[in-house]
Amino acid sequence: MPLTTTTTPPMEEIDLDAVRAARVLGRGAMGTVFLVAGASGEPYYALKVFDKRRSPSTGSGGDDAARRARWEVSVLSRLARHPHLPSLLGRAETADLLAWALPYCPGGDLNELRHAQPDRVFSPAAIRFYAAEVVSALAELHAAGIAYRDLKPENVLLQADGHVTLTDFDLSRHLPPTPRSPSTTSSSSCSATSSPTPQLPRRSHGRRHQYGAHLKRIFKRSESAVTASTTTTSGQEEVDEPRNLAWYLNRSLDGGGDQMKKAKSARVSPMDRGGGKDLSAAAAAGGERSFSFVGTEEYVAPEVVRGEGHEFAVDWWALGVLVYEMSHGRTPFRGRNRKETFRNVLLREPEFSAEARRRWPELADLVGRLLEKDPARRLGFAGGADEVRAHPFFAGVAWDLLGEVSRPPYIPPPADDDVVSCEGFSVVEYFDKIHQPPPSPAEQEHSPEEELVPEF
Ligand SMILES: Nc1ncnc2c1ncn2[C@@H]1O[C@H](COP(=O)(O)OP(=O)(O)OP(=O)(O)O)[C@@H](O)[C@H]1O
Repeated sequence: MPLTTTTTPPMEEIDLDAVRAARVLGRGAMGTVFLVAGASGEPYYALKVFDKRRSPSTGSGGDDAARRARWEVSVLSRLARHPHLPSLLGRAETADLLAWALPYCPGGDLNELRHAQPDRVFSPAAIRFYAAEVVSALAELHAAGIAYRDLKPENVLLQADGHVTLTDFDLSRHLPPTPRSPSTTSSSSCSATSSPTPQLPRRSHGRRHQYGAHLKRIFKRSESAVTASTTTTSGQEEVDEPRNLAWYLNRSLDGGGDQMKKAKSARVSPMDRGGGKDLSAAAAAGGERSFSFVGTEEYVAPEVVRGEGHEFAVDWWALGVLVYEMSHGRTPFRGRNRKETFRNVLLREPEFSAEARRRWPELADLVGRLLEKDPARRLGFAGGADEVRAHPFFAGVAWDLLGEVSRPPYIPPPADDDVVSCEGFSVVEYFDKIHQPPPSPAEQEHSPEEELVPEF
């Protein structure tokens, strides 16, 4: 089912002054995500907040980040209810903040879950389950003309019932349908996520919640996505721009590497914007493709590295990397540095041990067909999601019933009691404190900010 406004659940206008967060769930290049209790105490929801006052030096800030934040809200507001895509529960905007509420996913992400496995790999059955749910989500997005472009395990979150949902749509792109339009036979007949819809504090009510400060257990995500500025062939407002590999590698020699060293992992690389106007003619000539350099280093498709036009097939490439990483405990093209990673993406074939080929022939075949360097020959290019679903690795998957599987491989434990009982802190004050001038040395000893801003 395509994304339509008719099936979108009613979206609430949130009273941001009334919101009290229990804790920070995570931070990304674009925003800080808070855990917030619904107006009636339960259930929780996740509130992603973009700080308009951030300076360009604090991340991929500035106008482009603001545009990406708005784009994410706009994509989310058009998503139909789907078991593996988030529903936009509400939004709020003040002079300083843009915030939007999403269902809370208490199980962390697939990257954390993989690291908790013996040998840091999933069983083939678990891989099939998670990959099938991701295929189902991508099918829905592609059917609506949305290329996701940021598939990686960190963006696959686990809902309370163990089913997955994609997050982080700021790098997604609307692409016009192609003659071989992606499948519309998505799994939208599955029941919607089992999480009840939380009641949000509405703007007019202004009721404050009684939650005390509980500011531990923070994930530091020092990663941000590779992105540059504007060019599109689809006519939508854009935030990124074509790059070629030579340009990109030069940048990394000039200091992009410093930022990389600070990052927790080399899988994502921050990149600032500007330039690239020389490629807009190519973009204009490209018809239905996007020419942006966008994605996550170890997950970017060869056509993106080459600066060629790309489209939905980049998501099928990323699915191949994801399945490989879930089964091998590492991504297939990672090099010692960005340059080597990109060279591997362009030239190297994924390696499978003899044992892996013997034990999981269908998995190896699926990965090989998804990691086809030529996008036109890649699984999913010609036949869309249906072609991917039909691969023997997914034999036996009941696609229309996926969201109803009652025993996913992992069910997150119930919410902590300490979170449930805490009074919380004001999200608005949290950001106000960040922008206060630094305290004098005397004040610093007892800074109220220390009470409010959690440690990393
Ligand atoms: N619905 C959710 N439930 C629970 N945790 C969440 C939810 N959404 C986001 N998070 C947490 O917050 C972190 C940051 O969220 P997200 O990736 O959406 O932010 P971002 O700024 O767009 O990141 P990126 O740097 O990848 O662009 C996630 O890694 C995850 O840990």
